[in-house]
Amino acid sequence: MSKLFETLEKKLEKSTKHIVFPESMDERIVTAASKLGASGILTPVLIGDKSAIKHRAEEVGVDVSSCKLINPAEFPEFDLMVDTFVERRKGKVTAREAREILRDENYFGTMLVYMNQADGLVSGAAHSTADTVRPALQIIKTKAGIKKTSGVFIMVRGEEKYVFADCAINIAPDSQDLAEIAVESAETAKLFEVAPRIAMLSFSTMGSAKSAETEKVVEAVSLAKEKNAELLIDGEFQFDAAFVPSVAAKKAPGSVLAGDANVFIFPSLEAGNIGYKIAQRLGGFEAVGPILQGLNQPVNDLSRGCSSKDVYKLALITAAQAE
Ligand SMILES: CC(C)(COP(=O)(O)OP(=O)(O)OC[C@H]1O[C@@H](n2cnc3c(N)ncnc32)[C@H](O)[C@@H]1OP(=O)(O)O)[C@@H](O)C(=O)NCCC(=O)NCCS
Ligand SMILES: CC(=O)OP(=O)(O)O
Repeated sequence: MSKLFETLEKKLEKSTKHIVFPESMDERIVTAASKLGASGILTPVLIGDKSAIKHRAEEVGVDVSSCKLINPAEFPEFDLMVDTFVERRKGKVTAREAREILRDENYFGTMLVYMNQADGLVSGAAHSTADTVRPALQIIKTKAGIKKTSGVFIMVRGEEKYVFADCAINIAPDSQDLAEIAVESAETAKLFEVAPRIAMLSFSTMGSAKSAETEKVVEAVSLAKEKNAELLIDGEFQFDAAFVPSVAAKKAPGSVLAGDANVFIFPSLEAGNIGYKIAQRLGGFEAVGPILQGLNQPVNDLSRGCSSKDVYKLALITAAQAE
């Protein structure tokens, strides 16, 4: 395990966070939950029929006795949960619809967090991102002053750490969205002890091409600076100009951070999602996330291609966000 996650484990040693895992039948989830529970770093809350969860754990060969198990069908506060959900959705669902919706484990788990019966949630090993995050967007919602949540990956290889965003949520961000993603990603980077040097990525460097797509990124740089004058941010950059000093010297001489960026903001979800998977699968980086930023309480997604180690690490991050 890299130093980053050892540090997080240490930080959480005295914490008592409860993290919900709605996908209790998934081998990677029960394996990670068993390890987390046994370590005492946090209490995993597994959702589903209790004997089915224990049976699944036996099949996988792990012990879930240190996890909390909650069966929605026997949940004593289900009526209160229905009323709370109807109130939160403000006229968008009836009580009858709410009862149906809350049978979904992601909605149920997200409501446990909203009702402060847990501190955060990790899901998405067996669900698409849309099905994982929609309950959070509808129930947890974004913090005051934040328009949109976005999904960050912390990319780790040995002691190298980079932040990539948005790789998960906003399909076609406009310049305002990109500026907000940059500002939020700088804050998220600090959670991982990365002093943010933000590159706004494009297929063009400092005007080498001109199009609506490149103009969007240039405008996002100005808007981000307006939001936070302290930010170390520049662009538009191609990835090589943002990352490789010799290329930066040719393409972006005089830029404050070209060739030395560590937070990379992609111009679209296509670029971000494809980019992180290439770094992960060809570049040998661990990709932990997507970590959702800007929400009122921590809810994080997994890739369906995740390993149990990824689940373990994302749970540590979720608990740290809840601190
Ligand atoms: C995130 C996503 C599921 C939202 O889509 P959706 O559910 O159709 O969104 P809607 O426009 O119907 O909005 C649903 C609710 O979420 C909110 N919402 C939507 N996008 C949001 C965002 N980025 N941030 C915060 N809230 C958001 C809406 O305001 C709405 O809230 P309300 O019901 O209280 O009014 C969609 O943008 C998506 O599929 N993104 C790509 C996910 C993906 O596949 N990523 C690649 C793999 S990681
Ligand atoms: C983050 C991501 O790409 O998720 P998935 O691989 O499940 O689509």
